[in-house]
Amino acid sequence: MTIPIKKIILRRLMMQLNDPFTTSFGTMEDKEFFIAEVVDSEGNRGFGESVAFTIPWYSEETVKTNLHVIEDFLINILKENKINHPEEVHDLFSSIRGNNMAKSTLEGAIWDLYAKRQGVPLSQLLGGDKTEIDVGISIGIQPSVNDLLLTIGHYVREGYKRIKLKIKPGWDIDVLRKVRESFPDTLIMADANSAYTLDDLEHLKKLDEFDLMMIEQPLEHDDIVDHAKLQAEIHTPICLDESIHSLADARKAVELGSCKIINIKIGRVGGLREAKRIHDYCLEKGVAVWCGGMLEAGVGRAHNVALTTLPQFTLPGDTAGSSRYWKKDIIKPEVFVENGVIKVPTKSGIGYDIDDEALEEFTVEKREYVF
Ligand SMILES: O=C(O)CCC(=O)c1ccccc1C(=O)O
Ligand SMILES: [Mg+2]
Repeated sequence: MTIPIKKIILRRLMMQLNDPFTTSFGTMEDKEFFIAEVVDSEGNRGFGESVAFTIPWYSEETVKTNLHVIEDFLINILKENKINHPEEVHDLFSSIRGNNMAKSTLEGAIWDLYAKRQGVPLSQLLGGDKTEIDVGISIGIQPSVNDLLLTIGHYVREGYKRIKLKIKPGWDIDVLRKVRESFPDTLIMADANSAYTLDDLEHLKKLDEFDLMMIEQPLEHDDIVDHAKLQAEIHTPICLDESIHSLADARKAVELGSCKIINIKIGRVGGLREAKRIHDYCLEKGVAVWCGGMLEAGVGRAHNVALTTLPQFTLPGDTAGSSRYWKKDIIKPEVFVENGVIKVPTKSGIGYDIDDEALEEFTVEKREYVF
């Protein structure tokens, strides 16, 4: 049966992060992003969140390019086509190149809407069966090593299952050495967000000293070839993030030996259908995956929780609790982490209710598209 879409509401939100988040690129203090709401003829509401940032440092997309692509192309495609199942949306959008985060925003809302219409949790609709998921936390670059050690200690005591540290040239080997001395048994990994090149090979070999679970995206954001050369020279497993936009990218990286682990982000790969296809491929090939994060608010976080219930998500992801990012989230209840574990919600769709008051409070712009 066709999903009877009546209206799409696109809200631009602005939310302040509790703590600034610093990567090899720079510092984020607040977050501007879109929430899409797809409403059907019976008044069911499906929600999707865009993970694009204001500045194109992580990928080419931005909040502004999202609006252009959603409003000028993707909404028209939805208006002109009948959709029976959310799995069809990815192919419908394939006439538009790239812009995966924009596509994922609408696709995610349609998945949520469809799951609600069926009365099933999104996790179940995707084929996941975990009732709890293990999560880690990603810690930004800190003002000093002492601050970092205190921050790690705090989250280790809260029970997060693994600690991810952001690194960059000048904040790497010496920092990791001190972290290892203080936390000899903690599961630790590092994320460079493309801060190095193969010219740093001898330097990167020193990472092997620290028994890291993995090094995430050490080289260029669009590279898979140099990563294969690097992986051949280091023992620490490489995990690719920025470089993987599709199942085809994942296959090429695995075949080339560019990585041993893949970070799957729903927005980066253009939605849940492609995320699931990458997952299924990695399951078949025995490549471990985990769910990455983009400092999401509650809607995006809920989608991440649902995806992580699939079986090959064997490593703790970056889906920390809402309170790590926000004073108040836009969902009720917020995503709650206890001893590094999130209980997967059992209600239909994304499984969390929208806090309409909070959604309204953080909305700075609202547009409606009537079908
Ligand atoms: O806590 C999170 O949501 C993940 C934090 C994180 O590492 C990150 C945050 C923003 C952009 C890119 C990344 C990344 O995984 O590279
Ligand atoms: Mg990363």
